[in-house]
Order: sequence, then structure tokens, then C-alpha cells
Amino acid sequence: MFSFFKKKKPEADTPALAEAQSAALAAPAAPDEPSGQADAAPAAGPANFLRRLFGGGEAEPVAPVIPEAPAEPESPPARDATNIDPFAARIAADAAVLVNTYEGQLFPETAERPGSEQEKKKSWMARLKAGLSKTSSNLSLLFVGARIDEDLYEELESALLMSDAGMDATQFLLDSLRRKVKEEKLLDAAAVKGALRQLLVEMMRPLEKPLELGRHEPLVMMIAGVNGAGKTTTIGKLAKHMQRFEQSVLLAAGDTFRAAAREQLMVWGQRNNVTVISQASGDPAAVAYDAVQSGKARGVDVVMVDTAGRLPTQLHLMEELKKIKRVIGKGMDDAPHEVLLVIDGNTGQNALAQVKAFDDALQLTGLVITKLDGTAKGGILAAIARTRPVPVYFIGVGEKLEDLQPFSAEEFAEALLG
Ligand SMILES: Nc1nc2c(ncn2[C@@H]2O[C@H](COP(=O)(O)OP(=O)(O)OP(=O)(O)O)[C@@H](O)[C@H]2O)c(=O)[nH]1
Repeated sequence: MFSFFKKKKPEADTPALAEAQSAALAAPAAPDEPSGQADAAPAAGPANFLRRLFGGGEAEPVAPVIPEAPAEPESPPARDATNIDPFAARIAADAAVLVNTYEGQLFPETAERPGSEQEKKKSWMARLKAGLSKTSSNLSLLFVGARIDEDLYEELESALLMSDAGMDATQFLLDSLRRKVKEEKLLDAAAVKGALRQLLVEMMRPLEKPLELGRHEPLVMMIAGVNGAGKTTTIGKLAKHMQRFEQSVLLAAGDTFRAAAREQLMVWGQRNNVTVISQASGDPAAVAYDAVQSGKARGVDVVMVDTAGRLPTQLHLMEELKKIKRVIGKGMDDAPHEVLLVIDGNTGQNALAQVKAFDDALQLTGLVITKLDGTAKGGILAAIARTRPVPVYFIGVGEKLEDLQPFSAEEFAEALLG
């Protein structure tokens, strides 16, 4: 079992940290000091849910420690709530209007659905099944009253290819299935369907891996992906989950390219009491470096660095990503400890090309597959497992907090095949 969190900090540390943060908020910034807002109070939360989410089993839920609210800054205010320079503060104010205007579009609220753990689990599976229903109905229909013959294998081949599994994974699954049917002398369609399900689970199992927290102080995570894949939304969801498990989080607005991306993150940070490091005009590598330094100085648990979306074919932008990674390493030895690629589950086979390109450039440690509630077909996970088995930490089926869950090969195969 992976241990998710480091041991709980001694009680005395938290007020001291909160005090230091309050002081940092009230004091004028040193010219070269990185910027950000006061850390969030570690919030109480449904620990069991989060333990399930991240795969940790040992952490005990503990009562939240609420640090005192930071003192109101004296006039003239040294820093605003996001603790950024005046120019960026003005942008943040404008962005607040913008984000409020497009509430639910730019950065949808990640409020949790009500209900017990069991109800949530059921509704998660229902949403995953609904998301993958196109593939599951295609596959399931094949087996209804079917005879085990060449026609079945041919139809199965087409259905797997249509599900985005790709040639390699499809061929592997068919060969393995033929062998299994022969060896186990399977005679009816239901048994063959069961065998296929089992093969899918075995194939995707190597992708299962919980995100392990508490290994570094701070754990530095860099998040990359193509435009609109869901990077910023995923960062927001993860930050809230981590906060509720008493992990302090600091975000780096490293998407200095997309208009409003930085503001989106800053406003979100303001609302959710998460520190956001941002620069008015920015070299993303400098923002990332600043965030790592700040994270170390503040003693936060997790630093997450957002990056601008880019296509793997934009080689100069891929070089920029490599630079960001290198510069993070200068801020802290061995960092970034996690390099995640966020993939839109609707991208089809192109997702595989993304995994290969980003993995070649950054040596990925994990994937997050979002939007499996859309037109996604799901077979891409089989393709990834077969071709470039980078662990899938989370899959997403919507915009709510609990719509992001750890990947489970069993659950996924059940959603695909029933
Ligand atoms: N339906 C659905 N929408 C999602 C999911 N994850 C993210 N989104 C939406 O996808 C859109 C893009 O998300 P962002 O987080 O802004 O994507 P990004 O990768 O940061 O975008 P860029 O910075 O432009 O590259 C937003 O409207 C999100 O709400 C998901 O699992 N399901």
C-alpha cells in the first residue's frame, strides 16, 4: 500500500506557519521575493473519500486547525489578497469580474455532490458507464446470442478499433482471447465476454497507481498537456482534495500564454484560500522557480505548476516545457517529483501520440484522462497500456470535485463491458 501523506505535523507547527503567513501577507514584499497569498487553513473533509481517492490507507482524519485570519494590511496596502504586484492585482480584479461573468465556464465550481460514500461510488460508476456507453453497447451487443466463430472475432476487432484501442492492443486482445477460448474450452458467448473483460483488466492493471504524497517537502508537480485538455480544472480539483486532507498547496500560474489563464487560477486561489504564485509578465520557468522557492520557504506540502497548453508538434513550445522542468530542478533537487500529462479522453488515438511526445520530452510520471463523460470511447487506455504504459493517476467524468477519481482497471473494464 502506498503511503499517501507524510506524518501529521506537530500541532505547534501549524499556528507558527499561519502566523508567518499572516506576517508575510501584511508585510511589504522584498523586491525579489516570490508572490502569493496566504495559505489555506487545512480544512476538514471526508477523509475516507479522500483516502479512497488517493489510495492512502494509513492517514487518520484529524480535526482541522484553523489559523487566524490574516491581519488587514495597513494603508497603503502592501499586498492585496493574492499577494501579487499592483499591476497583477488590477488584472486579478478585472478577472474576478470576468470569472464571475462566466461562472462555471472558465473555472467551474468544484463543489461536491451530496450523499453517502456508497451513493457517491454508485453515482461515479453510473457516470463512468454513461460516459463509455457507446463502446460498451457496441461490445455488449456483439455477444448477445452470438456463436463463437470467425464472424464474432471479426466484429470484435472492428468494435475494439472503433473504441480507440488501436491496432496493437486490438490484435493482442484478440490473440489472447482466441488462446483463452481454446485453452479453457469456452463455449458460450457470455463466457467469452467474461474472458475478454478479464484480459482487459490484466492489460490495464499496470496503469493503476495511486498518487503518493508526503515523499518530499514540498512535493513538486508539473502539469502539462495540449490546449483545453483540462489542466487547470484538474489542478483545481486536486488542490481542493489535497487541502481537505490537510495538505497545504501552492499553485504556480505557469500558463503565461493564454489570456485569462493566470487570472483564472488567481481568482480561483483567492476563493479557495490556495496560494497562487504569479508574475505580471512572465517567463513560465521563472514563475515555476519562484513557486518552488516560495513553497520551500513556506513549508507547504505540495506545489503544483500549471503550464500553457501546447501541441507536441510545436517543437519550440516543447523545448520551453523542458526548460521549465530543468529550472524547477534548479529550485529543488530531484524536482519536479511528478510530471503529469492531462489528456482529453475525447482525443481518440491522437492521445497516444501525445503520451509518446510528452513522455519523450519530459519523462512523464503519470497521466490524468479527463472528459470521459463526453464522446470518449475509452479504448485508448488499452492502447496506452500496450504501447506506452505511463501510470494513469486519475480519470475525470465531469466538472465536480468527485468527478475526478483514481483509475481502477476493474472499474474501467466493467464500464466498458458491463
Ligand atoms: N465534461 C467535462 N469537462 C471538463 C472535464 N475536465 C475539464 N473540463 C472542462 O474543460 C474545459 C477546459 O478546461 P481547462 O482546465 O481550462 O483546460 P486547460 O488544459 O487548462 O486549458 P488551456 O490552458 O487552454 O490549455 C473547461 O470548460 C473545463 O470545465 C471533465 O472531466 N469533464
